[in-house]
Amino acid sequence: ANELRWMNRALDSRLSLNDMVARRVRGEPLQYILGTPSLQILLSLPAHYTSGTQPFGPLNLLVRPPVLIPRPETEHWVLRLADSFLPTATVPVSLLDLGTGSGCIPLLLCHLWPPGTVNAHGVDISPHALRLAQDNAELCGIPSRLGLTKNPQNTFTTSSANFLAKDFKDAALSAYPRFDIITSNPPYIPWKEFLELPPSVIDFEDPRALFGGPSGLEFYHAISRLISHKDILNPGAIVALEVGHDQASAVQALMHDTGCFLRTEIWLDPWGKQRTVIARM
Ligand SMILES: C[S@@+](CC[C@H](N)C(=O)[O-])C[C@H]1O[C@@H](n2cnc3c(N)ncnc32)[C@H](O)[C@@H]1O
Repeated sequence: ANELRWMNRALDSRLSLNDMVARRVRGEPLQYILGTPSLQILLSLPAHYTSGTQPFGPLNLLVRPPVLIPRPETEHWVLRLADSFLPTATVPVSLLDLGTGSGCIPLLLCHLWPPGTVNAHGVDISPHALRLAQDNAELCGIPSRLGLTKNPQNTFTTSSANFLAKDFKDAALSAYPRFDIITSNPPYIPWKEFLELPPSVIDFEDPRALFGGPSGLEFYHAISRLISHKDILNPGAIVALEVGHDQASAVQALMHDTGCFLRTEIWLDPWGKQRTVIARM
């Protein structure tokens, strides 16, 4: 009986291997294909990890369609942010990540900074993203729940990452407490660049994770409204925003015009492109 079961598995895997090659040829990202349930059974992985994975700093995060696969450009600036800002046990930080997707940004910061020094909230409009972010928090051993914690600091002895279903362009964000750090890799592709996207992106990743309106800047306008009208930053706060290859000056000007920051700077990605706008109070 065991041998029969093994042969069935081998046959299944051959069929699914053909299927997987066909999917890759159609452009599906490898990370999504490697999450195929039959392959996961073959590799004897726990059932609820029917996901591929993507390295992000020292973490290996789960990825599932249609949630955006974390990119190396994002990993690069989050590692730099982790190095340039160190919370301490006496000064823990509250962090808000807008458009959190897989949860990669808050989870990497919770992992890298000392235990108990971060209370993070990740916001996303996509239920698929929120479920994945919670699974990733569990995988990384970071306490997590859905919803906003009333007292964002000192709730846990370890850092925590909570995830919220919200439209961050919505005015209801005024219900938030104040934050020390706001991070975001928002949708920033302008509509006109639709045709330039490879099939692996446009056919498989959530369009809501990609497009930022006609100019690509819609979400940065929403973030600057949030910052200037809703009073959600603590004194000394930092805002870190990933931007498209030609958007850094426009986003820097938007942050400057909020009147909230003493200085702004632009960080380059590993390929020398202006990739992140940093604004400091
Ligand atoms: C470019 S992805 C970034 C995901 C993740 N932070 C990363 O770096 O891999 C943008 C995310 O914003 C979310 N999003 C889009 N519109 C939103 C909205 N109005 N409110 C909240 N989240 C939104 C998408 O679902 C997507 O997960």
